Amino acid sequence: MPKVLISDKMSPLAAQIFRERGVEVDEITGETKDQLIARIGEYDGLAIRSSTKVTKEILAAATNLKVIGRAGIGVDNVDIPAASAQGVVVMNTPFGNSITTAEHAIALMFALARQLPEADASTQAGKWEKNRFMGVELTGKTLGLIGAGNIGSIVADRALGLKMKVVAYDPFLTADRAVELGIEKADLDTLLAKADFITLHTPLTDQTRNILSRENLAKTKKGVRIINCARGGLIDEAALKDALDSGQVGGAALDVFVEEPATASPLFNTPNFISTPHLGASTNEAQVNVALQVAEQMADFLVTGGVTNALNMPSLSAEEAPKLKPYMALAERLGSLVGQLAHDGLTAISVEMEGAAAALNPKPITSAVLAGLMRVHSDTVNMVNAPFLARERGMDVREVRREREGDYHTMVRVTVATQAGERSVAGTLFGNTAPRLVELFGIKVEADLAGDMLYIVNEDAPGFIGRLGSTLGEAGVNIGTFHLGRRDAGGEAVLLLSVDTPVPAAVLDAILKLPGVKRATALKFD
Ligand SMILES: NC(=O)c1ccc[n+]([C@@H]2O[C@H](COP(=O)([O-])OP(=O)(O)OC[C@H]3O[C@@H](n4cnc5c(N)ncnc54)[C@H](O)[C@@H]3O)[C@@H](O)[C@H]2O)c1
Ligand SMILES: O=C(O)CC[C@@H](O)C(=O)O
Repeated sequence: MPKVLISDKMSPLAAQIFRERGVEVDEITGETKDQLIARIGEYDGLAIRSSTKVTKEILAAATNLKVIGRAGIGVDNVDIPAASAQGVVVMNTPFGNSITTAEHAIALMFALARQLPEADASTQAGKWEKNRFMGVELTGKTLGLIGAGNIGSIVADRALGLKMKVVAYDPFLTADRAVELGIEKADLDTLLAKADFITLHTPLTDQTRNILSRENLAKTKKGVRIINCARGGLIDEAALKDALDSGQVGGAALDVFVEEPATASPLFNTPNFISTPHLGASTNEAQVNVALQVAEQMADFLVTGGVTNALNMPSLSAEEAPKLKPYMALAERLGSLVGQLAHDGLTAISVEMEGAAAALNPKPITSAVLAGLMRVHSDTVNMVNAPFLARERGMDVREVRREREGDYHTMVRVTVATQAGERSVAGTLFGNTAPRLVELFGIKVEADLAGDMLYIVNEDAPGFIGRLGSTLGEAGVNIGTFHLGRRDAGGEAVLLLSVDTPVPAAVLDAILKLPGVKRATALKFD
Protein backbone atom coordinates (compact mmCIF):
# COMPACT_ATOMS: atom_id res chain seq x y z
CA MET A 1 0.00 0.00 0.00
CA PRO A 2 1.48 3.39 -0.93
CA LYS A 3 2.28 5.68 1.99
CA VAL A 4 1.93 9.47 2.12
CA LEU A 5 3.16 12.05 4.61
CA ILE A 6 1.12 15.22 5.16
CA SER A 7 3.74 17.61 6.52
CA ASP A 8 1.78 20.90 6.64
CA LYS A 9 -1.50 21.77 8.33
CA MET A 10 -4.26 20.68 6.02
CA SER A 11 -8.00 19.99 6.22
CA PRO A 12 -8.56 16.53 7.81
CA LEU A 13 -10.47 15.66 4.63
CA ALA A 14 -7.12 15.09 2.87
CA ALA A 15 -6.20 12.21 5.21
CA GLN A 16 -9.74 10.83 4.94
CA ILE A 17 -9.56 10.80 1.12
CA PHE A 18 -6.15 9.11 1.15
CA ARG A 19 -7.44 6.34 3.43
CA GLU A 20 -10.62 5.88 1.42
CA ARG A 21 -8.50 5.50 -1.72
CA GLY A 22 -6.25 2.83 -0.21
CA VAL A 23 -3.29 5.04 0.69
CA GLU A 24 -1.70 4.87 4.14
CA VAL A 25 -1.20 8.33 5.59
CA ASP A 26 0.74 10.00 8.42
CA GLU A 27 0.06 13.60 9.43
CA ILE A 28 3.16 15.03 11.07
CA THR A 29 3.43 18.81 10.88
CA GLY A 30 5.97 21.31 12.21
CA GLU A 31 9.00 19.03 12.03
CA THR A 32 12.52 20.42 11.61
CA LYS A 33 14.44 19.86 8.40
CA ASP A 34 16.52 17.11 10.05
CA GLN A 35 13.43 15.34 11.39
CA LEU A 36 11.90 15.40 7.93
CA ILE A 37 15.13 14.11 6.37
CA ALA A 38 15.16 11.22 8.84
CA ARG A 39 11.55 10.30 8.05
CA ILE A 40 11.00 11.05 4.37
CA GLY A 41 12.60 7.85 3.05
CA GLU A 42 9.52 5.85 4.16
CA TYR A 43 7.06 7.70 1.93
CA ASP A 44 5.82 7.42 -1.65
CA GLY A 45 4.06 10.78 -1.48
CA LEU A 46 4.48 14.10 0.33
CA ALA A 47 1.50 16.47 0.69
CA ILE A 48 2.43 20.05 1.59
CA ARG A 49 1.21 23.65 1.74
CA SER A 50 3.79 26.42 1.92
CA SER A 51 5.64 25.69 5.19
CA THR A 52 7.54 22.57 4.14
CA LYS A 53 10.53 23.51 1.99
CA VAL A 54 11.26 20.62 -0.33
CA THR A 55 14.93 21.26 -1.00
CA LYS A 56 17.58 19.18 -2.79
CA GLU A 57 18.68 17.90 0.61
CA ILE A 58 15.20 16.67 1.53
CA LEU A 59 14.81 15.11 -1.92
CA ALA A 60 18.14 13.31 -1.63
CA ALA A 61 16.80 11.55 1.47
CA ALA A 62 13.44 10.83 -0.19
CA THR A 63 14.53 7.57 -1.76
CA ASN A 64 10.99 6.19 -2.26
CA LEU A 65 9.27 9.44 -3.12
CA LYS A 66 7.17 9.43 -6.30
CA VAL A 67 4.93 12.45 -5.91
CA ILE A 68 4.81 15.80 -4.13
CA GLY A 69 1.38 17.40 -3.92
CA ARG A 70 1.04 21.09 -3.12
CA ALA A 71 -2.37 21.94 -1.66
CA GLY A 72 -2.34 25.37 -3.25
CA ILE A 73 -0.96 27.19 -6.26
CA GLY A 74 2.60 28.45 -5.71
CA VAL A 75 5.29 25.77 -5.79
CA ASP A 76 8.23 28.04 -5.01
CA ASN A 77 8.85 25.98 -1.86
CA VAL A 78 9.67 22.94 -4.02
CA ASP A 79 12.93 22.52 -5.93
CA ILE A 80 11.20 21.37 -9.12
CA PRO A 81 14.37 20.82 -11.21
CA ALA A 82 15.78 18.61 -8.43
CA ALA A 83 12.46 16.74 -8.11
CA SER A 84 12.32 16.25 -11.91
CA ALA A 85 15.90 15.06 -12.04
CA GLN A 86 15.01 12.53 -9.34
CA GLY A 87 11.88 11.43 -11.17
CA VAL A 88 9.42 12.81 -8.63
CA VAL A 89 6.15 14.23 -9.98
CA VAL A 90 5.22 17.65 -8.58
CA MET A 91 1.51 18.55 -8.61
CA ASN A 92 -0.43 21.59 -7.43
CA THR A 93 -4.11 22.53 -7.21
CA PRO A 94 -4.24 25.53 -9.50
CA PHE A 95 -7.83 26.64 -8.96
CA GLY A 96 -8.94 25.57 -5.47
CA ASN A 97 -8.01 28.79 -3.67
CA SER A 98 -8.24 31.36 -6.48
CA ILE A 99 -11.61 32.88 -5.51
CA THR A 100 -10.60 33.07 -1.86
CA THR A 101 -7.32 34.80 -2.72
CA ALA A 102 -9.02 37.21 -5.10
CA GLU A 103 -11.50 38.06 -2.34
CA HIS A 104 -8.60 38.73 0.03
CA ALA A 105 -7.12 41.20 -2.47
CA ILE A 106 -10.50 42.94 -2.74
CA ALA A 107 -10.81 42.97 1.07
CA LEU A 108 -7.39 44.61 1.35
CA MET A 109 -8.35 47.13 -1.33
CA PHE A 110 -11.39 48.17 0.76
CA ALA A 111 -9.26 48.17 3.91
CA LEU A 112 -6.80 50.57 2.25
CA ALA A 113 -9.53 52.78 0.79
CA ARG A 114 -11.14 53.31 4.19
CA GLN A 115 -8.09 52.78 6.48
CA LEU A 116 -10.08 50.12 8.30
CA PRO A 117 -7.33 48.62 10.53
CA GLU A 118 -6.20 52.03 11.82
CA ALA A 119 -9.77 53.23 12.27
CA ASP A 120 -10.56 50.06 14.18
CA ALA A 121 -7.49 50.38 16.45
CA SER A 122 -8.22 54.05 17.14
CA THR A 123 -11.90 53.45 17.89
CA GLN A 124 -11.15 50.56 20.22
CA ALA A 125 -8.59 52.75 21.96
CA GLY A 126 -11.53 55.07 22.80
CA LYS A 127 -10.43 57.93 20.53
CA TRP A 128 -13.46 58.33 18.17
CA GLU A 129 -11.32 60.14 15.53
CA LYS A 130 -14.12 60.69 13.00
CA ASN A 131 -12.23 63.46 11.18
CA ARG A 132 -8.94 61.55 10.91
CA PHE A 133 -10.14 58.77 8.63
CA MET A 134 -11.24 60.28 5.36
CA GLY A 135 -11.43 57.53 2.75
CA VAL A 136 -11.77 57.25 -1.01
CA GLU A 137 -14.55 55.69 -3.08
CA LEU A 138 -13.70 52.79 -5.35
CA THR A 139 -16.40 53.59 -7.90
CA GLY A 140 -14.86 55.14 -11.00
CA LYS A 141 -11.27 54.51 -9.84
CA THR A 142 -8.75 52.64 -11.97
CA LEU A 143 -7.41 49.32 -10.77
CA GLY A 144 -4.06 48.32 -12.29
CA LEU A 145 -3.81 44.56 -12.47
CA ILE A 146 -0.31 43.13 -12.83
CA GLY A 147 -0.95 39.53 -13.87
CA ALA A 148 -4.34 38.57 -15.32
CA GLY A 149 -4.34 34.78 -14.85
CA ASN A 150 -6.70 32.80 -12.61
CA ILE A 151 -6.71 35.11 -9.63
CA GLY A 152 -6.13 38.34 -11.53
CA SER A 153 -9.14 37.72 -13.73
CA ILE A 154 -11.40 37.02 -10.73
CA VAL A 155 -10.16 40.24 -9.11
CA ALA A 156 -10.94 42.07 -12.38
CA ASP A 157 -14.45 40.63 -12.43
CA ARG A 158 -15.11 41.72 -8.84
CA ALA A 159 -13.58 45.18 -9.45
CA LEU A 160 -15.79 45.69 -12.52
CA GLY A 161 -18.75 44.80 -10.30
CA LEU A 162 -17.63 47.64 -8.02
CA LYS A 163 -17.75 49.96 -11.06
CA MET A 164 -13.98 50.35 -11.23
CA LYS A 165 -12.03 50.53 -14.50
CA VAL A 166 -9.46 47.78 -14.87
CA VAL A 167 -6.16 48.15 -16.72
CA ALA A 168 -4.03 45.02 -16.96
CA TYR A 169 -0.37 44.39 -17.66
CA ASP A 170 0.30 40.77 -18.54
CA PRO A 171 2.50 39.85 -21.52
CA PHE A 172 0.52 36.64 -21.97
CA LEU A 173 -2.91 38.31 -21.97
CA THR A 174 -4.35 38.25 -25.49
CA ALA A 175 -6.39 41.14 -26.86
CA ASP A 176 -9.41 38.80 -27.19
CA ARG A 177 -9.16 37.67 -23.60
CA ALA A 178 -8.90 41.29 -22.44
CA VAL A 179 -12.12 42.07 -24.33
CA GLU A 180 -13.78 38.98 -22.86
CA LEU A 181 -12.79 40.13 -19.36
CA GLY A 182 -13.93 43.70 -20.07
CA ILE A 183 -10.53 45.15 -19.19
CA GLU A 184 -7.93 47.29 -20.95
CA LYS A 185 -4.61 45.68 -21.85
CA ALA A 186 -1.72 48.05 -21.26
CA ASP A 187 2.05 48.15 -20.95
CA LEU A 188 3.51 48.46 -17.48
CA ASP A 189 4.34 52.17 -17.70
CA THR A 190 0.80 53.02 -18.79
CA LEU A 191 -0.62 50.99 -15.93
CA LEU A 192 1.70 52.67 -13.42
CA ALA A 193 0.70 56.10 -14.68
CA LYS A 194 -3.07 55.42 -14.71
CA ALA A 195 -3.80 53.26 -11.68
CA ASP A 196 -5.33 54.53 -8.43
CA PHE A 197 -4.90 51.04 -6.99
CA ILE A 198 -2.42 48.39 -8.13
CA THR A 199 -2.83 44.71 -7.32
CA LEU A 200 -0.25 42.03 -8.12
CA HIS A 201 -1.18 38.52 -9.31
CA THR A 202 1.88 37.01 -10.97
CA PRO A 203 4.21 34.24 -9.88
CA LEU A 204 7.66 35.26 -8.67
CA THR A 205 10.03 34.77 -11.60
CA ASP A 206 13.20 36.44 -12.84
CA GLN A 207 10.95 38.76 -14.88
CA THR A 208 8.56 39.65 -12.06
CA ARG A 209 11.03 39.96 -9.17
CA ASN A 210 10.87 43.60 -8.00
CA ILE A 211 8.42 44.44 -10.76
CA LEU A 212 7.45 47.26 -8.39
CA SER A 213 11.03 48.46 -8.05
CA ARG A 214 12.08 51.87 -6.69
CA GLU A 215 12.13 53.16 -10.25
CA ASN A 216 8.67 51.82 -11.08
CA LEU A 217 7.18 53.04 -7.80
CA ALA A 218 8.36 56.51 -8.80
CA LYS A 219 6.33 56.21 -12.03
CA THR A 220 3.04 55.61 -10.19
CA LYS A 221 0.28 58.16 -9.69
CA LYS A 222 0.98 60.04 -6.45
CA GLY A 223 -0.99 58.45 -3.62
CA VAL A 224 -1.47 55.10 -5.39
CA ARG A 225 -2.55 52.24 -3.14
CA ILE A 226 -0.85 48.87 -3.65
CA ILE A 227 -1.99 45.35 -2.79
CA ASN A 228 0.15 42.20 -2.99
CA CYS A 229 -1.53 38.84 -2.38
CA ALA A 230 0.75 36.98 -4.81
CA ARG A 231 4.35 36.54 -3.74
CA GLY A 232 6.87 38.43 -1.62
CA GLY A 233 9.67 39.71 -3.82
CA LEU A 234 7.37 41.31 -6.41
CA ILE A 235 7.82 44.62 -4.60
CA ASP A 236 11.09 46.16 -3.40
CA GLU A 237 10.12 46.39 0.29
CA ALA A 238 12.72 49.05 1.20
CA ALA A 239 11.61 51.23 -1.71
CA LEU A 240 7.97 50.73 -0.70
CA LYS A 241 8.76 51.91 2.84
CA ASP A 242 10.37 55.09 1.44
CA ALA A 243 7.46 55.65 -0.96
CA LEU A 244 4.95 55.30 1.89
CA ASP A 245 6.97 57.71 4.01
CA SER A 246 7.14 60.27 1.20
CA GLY A 247 3.45 59.90 0.30
CA GLN A 248 4.22 58.77 -3.26
CA VAL A 249 2.37 55.60 -2.25
CA GLY A 250 -0.78 56.42 -0.30
CA GLY A 251 -1.21 52.95 1.18
CA ALA A 252 0.02 49.39 0.82
CA ALA A 253 -1.39 46.06 1.90
CA LEU A 254 0.86 43.02 1.82
CA ASP A 255 -0.20 39.45 2.44
CA VAL A 256 3.18 38.13 1.32
CA PHE A 257 6.75 39.09 2.14
CA VAL A 258 10.26 38.47 0.86
CA GLU A 259 11.05 36.65 4.12
CA GLU A 260 8.31 34.50 5.58
CA PRO A 261 7.29 34.21 8.31
CA ALA A 262 7.70 38.00 8.41
CA THR A 263 8.07 38.61 12.10
CA ALA A 264 9.94 41.90 11.69
CA SER A 265 9.91 44.34 8.80
CA PRO A 266 10.79 48.01 8.35
CA LEU A 267 7.28 48.33 6.92
CA PHE A 268 5.60 47.39 10.21
CA ASN A 269 3.98 50.34 11.98
CA THR A 270 4.30 52.59 8.91
CA PRO A 271 1.10 54.68 8.58
CA ASN A 272 -1.22 53.41 5.83
CA PHE A 273 0.47 50.02 5.78
CA ILE A 274 -1.60 46.88 6.34
CA SER A 275 -0.31 43.36 6.60
CA THR A 276 -1.72 39.86 6.88
CA PRO A 277 0.31 36.67 7.48
CA HIS A 278 -0.04 35.02 4.03
CA LEU A 279 -3.78 34.55 4.54
CA GLY A 280 -4.77 34.75 0.88
CA ALA A 281 -5.83 31.10 0.73
CA SER A 282 -7.10 30.86 4.29
CA THR A 283 -10.82 30.24 4.11
CA ASN A 284 -12.61 27.05 5.05
CA GLU A 285 -13.87 26.71 1.51
CA ALA A 286 -10.46 27.08 -0.15
CA GLN A 287 -8.75 24.77 2.32
CA VAL A 288 -11.37 22.07 1.80
CA ASN A 289 -11.02 22.50 -1.99
CA VAL A 290 -7.24 22.22 -2.07
CA ALA A 291 -7.04 19.40 0.49
CA LEU A 292 -9.61 17.29 -1.36
CA GLN A 293 -8.04 18.02 -4.70
CA VAL A 294 -4.47 17.31 -3.66
CA ALA A 295 -5.40 14.05 -1.94
CA GLU A 296 -7.47 12.90 -4.93
CA GLN A 297 -4.72 13.76 -7.41
CA MET A 298 -1.98 12.10 -5.35
CA ALA A 299 -4.06 8.99 -4.63
CA ASP A 300 -4.95 8.73 -8.34
CA PHE A 301 -1.29 8.87 -9.23
CA LEU A 302 -0.15 6.39 -6.60
CA VAL A 303 -3.00 3.93 -7.14
CA THR A 304 -3.90 4.18 -10.85
CA GLY A 305 -1.04 6.15 -12.43
CA GLY A 306 -3.38 9.05 -13.39
CA VAL A 307 -1.57 12.39 -13.56
CA THR A 308 -3.44 15.67 -13.01
CA ASN A 309 -1.99 19.17 -12.64
CA ALA A 310 1.61 17.99 -12.67
CA LEU A 311 4.16 20.70 -13.29
CA ASN A 312 6.87 18.37 -14.56
CA MET A 313 4.96 15.69 -16.44
CA PRO A 314 2.17 15.53 -19.04
CA SER A 315 -1.33 15.01 -17.65
CA LEU A 316 -2.89 11.58 -17.83
CA SER A 317 -6.49 11.22 -16.66
CA ALA A 318 -7.61 8.34 -14.46
CA GLU A 319 -9.74 7.16 -17.45
CA GLU A 320 -6.78 7.35 -19.84
CA ALA A 321 -4.34 5.65 -17.46
CA PRO A 322 -5.71 2.07 -17.82
CA LYS A 323 -5.87 2.46 -21.64
CA LEU A 324 -2.34 3.78 -21.80
CA LYS A 325 -0.86 1.33 -19.33
CA PRO A 326 -0.20 -1.53 -21.81
CA TYR A 327 1.14 1.02 -24.33
CA MET A 328 3.53 2.39 -21.75
CA ALA A 329 4.71 -1.14 -20.97
CA LEU A 330 5.23 -1.74 -24.72
CA ALA A 331 6.94 1.65 -25.16
CA GLU A 332 9.23 1.09 -22.21
CA ARG A 333 10.29 -2.34 -23.51
CA LEU A 334 10.93 -1.01 -27.02
CA GLY A 335 12.96 1.83 -25.50
CA SER A 336 14.87 -0.64 -23.39
CA LEU A 337 15.53 -2.86 -26.41
CA VAL A 338 17.05 -0.03 -28.46
CA GLY A 339 18.89 1.19 -25.38
CA GLN A 340 20.48 -2.23 -24.92
CA LEU A 341 21.23 -2.80 -28.60
CA ALA A 342 21.83 0.55 -30.27
CA HIS A 343 22.90 3.21 -27.84
CA ASP A 344 26.23 4.38 -29.25
CA GLY A 345 26.23 8.11 -30.03
CA LEU A 346 22.45 8.30 -29.91
CA THR A 347 21.48 11.81 -31.04
CA ALA A 348 17.83 11.58 -32.06
CA ILE A 349 14.83 9.43 -31.36
CA SER A 350 11.47 9.29 -33.06
CA VAL A 351 8.41 7.62 -31.58
CA GLU A 352 5.72 6.77 -34.13
CA MET A 353 2.22 5.82 -33.08
CA GLU A 354 0.20 4.10 -35.78
CA GLY A 355 -3.43 2.93 -35.99
CA ALA A 356 -5.24 2.82 -32.62
CA ALA A 357 -2.11 4.13 -30.84
CA ALA A 358 -2.37 7.39 -32.80
CA ALA A 359 -5.61 8.26 -30.99
CA LEU A 360 -3.90 8.25 -27.58
CA ASN A 361 -2.08 10.97 -25.65
CA PRO A 362 1.44 10.57 -27.10
CA LYS A 363 3.39 12.22 -24.27
CA PRO A 364 3.25 9.37 -21.75
CA ILE A 365 4.14 6.89 -24.52
CA THR A 366 7.17 8.95 -25.52
CA SER A 367 8.19 9.42 -21.89
CA ALA A 368 7.97 5.65 -21.38
CA VAL A 369 10.18 5.00 -24.44
CA LEU A 370 12.77 7.47 -23.10
CA ALA A 371 12.59 5.96 -19.63
CA GLY A 372 13.15 2.45 -21.01
CA LEU A 373 16.00 3.68 -23.16
CA MET A 374 17.83 5.58 -20.46
CA ARG A 375 17.17 3.14 -17.64
CA VAL A 376 19.67 0.87 -19.36
CA HIS A 377 22.34 3.22 -18.00
CA SER A 378 20.79 4.43 -14.77
CA ASP A 379 18.16 2.77 -12.62
CA THR A 380 17.01 6.13 -11.24
CA VAL A 381 15.44 7.11 -14.56
CA ASN A 382 11.65 7.10 -14.79
CA MET A 383 8.92 8.69 -16.90
CA VAL A 384 9.20 12.01 -15.06
CA ASN A 385 12.91 12.62 -15.38
CA ALA A 386 13.50 10.82 -18.71
CA PRO A 387 12.30 13.69 -20.98
CA PHE A 388 14.25 16.13 -18.81
CA LEU A 389 17.42 14.01 -19.04
CA ALA A 390 16.97 13.53 -22.81
CA ARG A 391 16.75 17.31 -23.23
CA GLU A 392 19.77 17.81 -20.99
CA ARG A 393 21.73 15.41 -23.21
CA GLY A 394 20.73 17.31 -26.34
CA MET A 395 18.71 14.39 -27.73
CA ASP A 396 16.27 15.38 -30.46
CA VAL A 397 12.95 13.72 -29.56
CA ARG A 398 10.12 13.54 -32.14
CA GLU A 399 6.60 12.19 -31.99
CA VAL A 400 4.77 11.09 -35.14
CA ARG A 401 1.14 9.98 -35.27
CA ARG A 402 -0.37 8.04 -38.20
CA GLU A 403 -4.02 7.21 -37.88
CA ARG A 404 -4.00 4.78 -40.81
CA GLU A 405 -3.46 1.16 -39.77
CA GLY A 406 -0.52 -0.74 -41.23
CA ASP A 407 0.00 -4.49 -40.75
CA TYR A 408 -1.27 -4.24 -37.19
CA HIS A 409 -4.33 -2.43 -35.80
CA THR A 410 -2.04 -0.62 -33.41
CA MET A 411 1.70 -0.14 -33.43
CA VAL A 412 4.47 1.83 -31.74
CA ARG A 413 7.72 2.23 -33.63
CA VAL A 414 10.93 3.60 -32.10
CA THR A 415 13.67 4.80 -34.42
CA VAL A 416 16.99 6.02 -33.13
CA ALA A 417 19.74 7.84 -34.99
CA THR A 418 23.12 6.50 -33.88
CA GLN A 419 26.68 6.71 -35.14
CA ALA A 420 25.97 3.50 -37.07
CA GLY A 421 22.87 4.96 -38.76
CA GLU A 422 19.15 4.65 -38.07
CA ARG A 423 17.85 1.66 -36.14
CA SER A 424 14.17 0.91 -35.73
CA VAL A 425 12.08 -1.48 -33.59
CA ALA A 426 8.31 -1.81 -33.54
CA GLY A 427 5.73 -3.47 -31.36
CA THR A 428 2.01 -4.00 -31.03
CA LEU A 429 -0.48 -5.10 -28.39
CA PHE A 430 -1.97 -8.55 -28.75
CA GLY A 431 -5.57 -8.52 -27.54
CA ASN A 432 -5.08 -4.80 -26.79
CA THR A 433 -3.16 -5.70 -23.65
CA ALA A 434 -0.09 -7.86 -24.30
CA PRO A 435 3.02 -5.98 -25.53
CA ARG A 436 4.74 -7.81 -28.35
CA LEU A 437 7.79 -6.97 -30.46
CA VAL A 438 7.00 -7.38 -34.18
CA GLU A 439 10.00 -5.88 -35.94
CA LEU A 440 13.64 -5.61 -35.03
CA PHE A 441 16.04 -3.52 -37.13
CA GLY A 442 14.04 -4.13 -40.32
CA ILE A 443 13.49 -7.88 -39.71
CA LYS A 444 10.06 -9.24 -38.81
CA VAL A 445 10.32 -11.14 -35.56
CA GLU A 446 7.60 -11.64 -32.98
CA ALA A 447 8.62 -11.87 -29.35
CA ASP A 448 7.63 -11.12 -25.81
CA LEU A 449 10.26 -8.83 -24.34
CA ALA A 450 10.49 -10.11 -20.78
CA GLY A 451 13.06 -11.35 -18.31
CA ASP A 452 16.48 -12.56 -19.47
CA MET A 453 16.92 -12.83 -23.22
CA LEU A 454 19.61 -13.47 -25.75
CA TYR A 455 19.92 -11.61 -29.06
CA ILE A 456 21.95 -13.20 -31.82
CA VAL A 457 22.69 -12.06 -35.35
CA ASN A 458 24.07 -14.79 -37.60
CA GLU A 459 24.31 -15.94 -41.20
CA ASP A 460 21.29 -18.05 -41.99
CA ALA A 461 22.83 -21.51 -42.51
CA PRO A 462 21.77 -25.11 -41.74
CA GLY A 463 22.89 -26.60 -38.45
CA PHE A 464 23.29 -23.33 -36.56
CA ILE A 465 20.30 -23.74 -34.27
CA GLY A 466 21.49 -27.19 -33.18
CA ARG A 467 24.98 -25.88 -32.35
CA LEU A 468 23.52 -22.95 -30.40
CA GLY A 469 21.16 -25.24 -28.44
CA SER A 470 24.08 -27.51 -27.50
CA THR A 471 26.25 -24.56 -26.37
CA LEU A 472 23.51 -23.25 -24.11
CA GLY A 473 22.55 -26.70 -22.90
CA GLU A 474 26.13 -27.57 -21.95
CA ALA A 475 26.30 -24.34 -19.93
CA GLY A 476 23.06 -25.25 -18.12
CA VAL A 477 21.11 -22.34 -19.67
CA ASN A 478 17.53 -23.41 -20.35
CA ILE A 479 15.73 -21.87 -23.33
CA GLY A 480 12.18 -20.66 -22.60
CA THR A 481 11.02 -19.34 -25.96
CA PHE A 482 12.67 -19.09 -29.33
CA HIS A 483 11.94 -16.44 -31.98
CA LEU A 484 13.57 -16.39 -35.35
CA GLY A 485 13.50 -13.83 -38.16
CA ARG A 486 15.54 -13.30 -41.29
CA ARG A 487 15.83 -10.83 -44.14
CA ASP A 488 15.91 -13.57 -46.81
CA ALA A 489 16.89 -17.23 -47.02
CA GLY A 490 20.65 -17.58 -46.56
CA GLY A 491 20.94 -13.90 -45.55
CA GLU A 492 21.20 -12.29 -42.14
CA ALA A 493 19.05 -13.86 -39.44
CA VAL A 494 18.19 -12.69 -35.93
CA LEU A 495 17.35 -14.89 -33.00
CA LEU A 496 15.68 -13.75 -29.82
CA LEU A 497 15.62 -16.35 -27.08
CA SER A 498 14.14 -16.05 -23.65
CA VAL A 499 16.27 -17.91 -21.14
CA ASP A 500 15.53 -18.99 -17.59
CA THR A 501 18.82 -17.66 -16.21
CA PRO A 502 21.15 -14.85 -17.30
CA VAL A 503 23.65 -15.93 -19.96
CA PRO A 504 27.18 -15.79 -18.46
CA ALA A 505 29.86 -13.82 -20.36
CA ALA A 506 31.87 -17.00 -21.06
CA VAL A 507 28.83 -18.57 -22.77
CA LEU A 508 28.34 -15.40 -24.87
CA ASP A 509 32.01 -15.73 -25.95
CA ALA A 510 31.46 -19.37 -26.88
CA ILE A 511 28.37 -18.40 -28.94
CA LEU A 512 30.32 -15.64 -30.69
CA LYS A 513 32.86 -18.29 -31.75
CA LEU A 514 30.18 -20.43 -33.44
CA PRO A 515 30.47 -20.27 -37.25
CA GLY A 516 28.42 -17.46 -38.84
CA VAL A 517 27.66 -15.57 -35.59
CA LYS A 518 28.06 -11.80 -35.96
CA ARG A 519 26.69 -10.64 -32.65
CA ALA A 520 25.52 -12.15 -29.36
CA THR A 521 24.14 -9.86 -26.66
CA ALA A 522 22.44 -10.71 -23.38
CA LEU A 523 19.31 -8.63 -22.76
CA LYS A 524 17.25 -8.03 -19.66
CA PHE A 525 13.71 -6.69 -19.33
CA ASP A 526 11.70 -5.88 -16.19
N1 LIG B 1 -1.51 34.84 -0.95
C1 LIG B 1 -1.85 33.60 -1.12
O1 LIG B 1 -2.16 32.89 -0.20
C2 LIG B 1 -1.91 33.05 -2.51
C3 LIG B 1 -2.89 32.08 -2.81
C4 LIG B 1 -2.94 31.57 -4.10
C5 LIG B 1 -2.03 32.00 -5.04
N2 LIG B 1 -1.10 32.90 -4.71
C6 LIG B 1 -0.14 33.40 -5.71
O2 LIG B 1 -0.84 34.25 -6.61
C7 LIG B 1 -0.12 34.30 -7.83
C8 LIG B 1 -1.08 34.22 -9.00
O3 LIG B 1 -1.72 32.96 -9.02
P1 LIG B 1 -2.65 32.56 -10.25
O4 LIG B 1 -3.32 31.31 -9.87
O5 LIG B 1 -3.47 33.68 -10.69
O6 LIG B 1 -1.54 32.22 -11.33
P2 LIG B 1 -1.73 32.16 -12.91
O7 LIG B 1 -0.59 31.41 -13.41
O8 LIG B 1 -3.11 31.75 -13.27
O9 LIG B 1 -1.57 33.68 -13.34
C9 LIG B 1 -0.37 34.36 -13.30
C10 LIG B 1 -0.39 35.39 -14.40
O10 LIG B 1 0.81 36.13 -14.32
C11 LIG B 1 1.18 36.44 -15.64
N3 LIG B 1 2.58 36.82 -15.73
C12 LIG B 1 3.65 36.00 -15.79
N4 LIG B 1 4.77 36.74 -15.93
C13 LIG B 1 4.40 38.03 -15.94
C14 LIG B 1 5.10 39.25 -16.04
N5 LIG B 1 6.41 39.28 -16.17
N6 LIG B 1 4.40 40.39 -16.00
C15 LIG B 1 3.06 40.38 -15.87
N7 LIG B 1 2.31 39.25 -15.78
C16 LIG B 1 2.99 38.09 -15.81
C17 LIG B 1 0.87 35.18 -16.41
O11 LIG B 1 0.75 35.43 -17.78
C18 LIG B 1 -0.45 34.77 -15.80
O12 LIG B 1 -1.54 35.26 -16.51
C19 LIG B 1 0.91 33.21 -7.74
O13 LIG B 1 2.14 33.75 -7.37
C20 LIG B 1 0.43 32.34 -6.60
O14 LIG B 1 1.46 31.63 -5.99
C21 LIG B 1 -1.01 33.45 -3.47
O1 LIG C 1 -1.23 27.36 1.63
C1 LIG C 1 -1.34 28.56 1.86
O2 LIG C 1 -1.83 29.02 2.90
C2 LIG C 1 -0.87 29.58 0.84
C3 LIG C 1 -1.15 29.16 -0.55
C4 LIG C 1 -0.74 30.13 -1.60
O3 LIG C 1 0.42 30.83 -1.34
C5 LIG C 1 -0.69 29.45 -2.93
O4 LIG C 1 0.22 29.76 -3.70
O5 LIG C 1 -1.58 28.65 -3.20
